[in-house]
Amino acid sequence: MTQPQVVVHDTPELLAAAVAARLVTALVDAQAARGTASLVLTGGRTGTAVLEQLRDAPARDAVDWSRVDVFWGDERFLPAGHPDRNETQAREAFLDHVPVDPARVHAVAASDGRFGDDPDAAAAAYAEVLARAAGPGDHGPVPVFDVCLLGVGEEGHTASVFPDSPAVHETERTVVAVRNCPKPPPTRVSLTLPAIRASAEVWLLTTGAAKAGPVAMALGGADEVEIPAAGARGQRRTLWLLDHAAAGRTPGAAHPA
Ligand SMILES: O=C1O[C@H](COP(=O)(O)O)[C@@H](O)[C@H](O)[C@H]1O
Repeated sequence: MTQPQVVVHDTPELLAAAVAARLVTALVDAQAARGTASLVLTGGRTGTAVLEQLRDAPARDAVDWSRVDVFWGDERFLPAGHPDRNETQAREAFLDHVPVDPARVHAVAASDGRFGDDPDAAAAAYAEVLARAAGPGDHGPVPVFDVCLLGVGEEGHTASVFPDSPAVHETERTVVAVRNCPKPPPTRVSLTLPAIRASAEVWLLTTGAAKAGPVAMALGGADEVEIPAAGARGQRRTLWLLDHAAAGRTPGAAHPA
């Protein structure tokens, strides 16, 4: 597991543009090496801002989007097309604007979908999607995602793994249903920390002073039960991509003058 590296940008806008550029390079490199690439998307304001920047970046067409497998780190368990679903937001911000292969866009089932209003069944089905996507070289029940994008909540959650919740104690399953979330909506489906840690690269994106506390705690060595974002690590790289405000309570976090 890798130690976190921190990159700080002056503003949320710069951060989103820089992450979009970084993403293009990472996906182009993966496709050059293997022919395909895999990307885990995050919900939340910063993740969506990155997708909007990516949509508007001319370099986005350097990626062959028809050969990118798209997954989600978490989903709000709501009806299909609900504006608060992470899938809806990602489609509007980005996926509807590039030639992705629909068969490679792996969304979590909606609460009015195939499994009805049963988040456990939706979670189990998503775990099967991940298992089917994993190749022999992945050595486990989830693909080695090239890049896993994650947000960070004000109380330190990442994906929908909340502090001291059943999800943060999960060691076996790769995807779980999450209930009674402190942040609405209360019911979600989330990758677990072991699934996230199968990623080659984990990029935690967050902005704003309200995130400065959990960022400082995670980077200061907090336990993942208290601050789940602290437990999100990549096999090859763990990057914390912050704006100046979110880095404000982390000793030694450099930022451009
Ligand atoms: O609810 C969620 O929130 C987090 C963080 O969102 P932000 O708006 O504070 O950046 C996000 O990581 C997660 O995917 C999402 O479901």
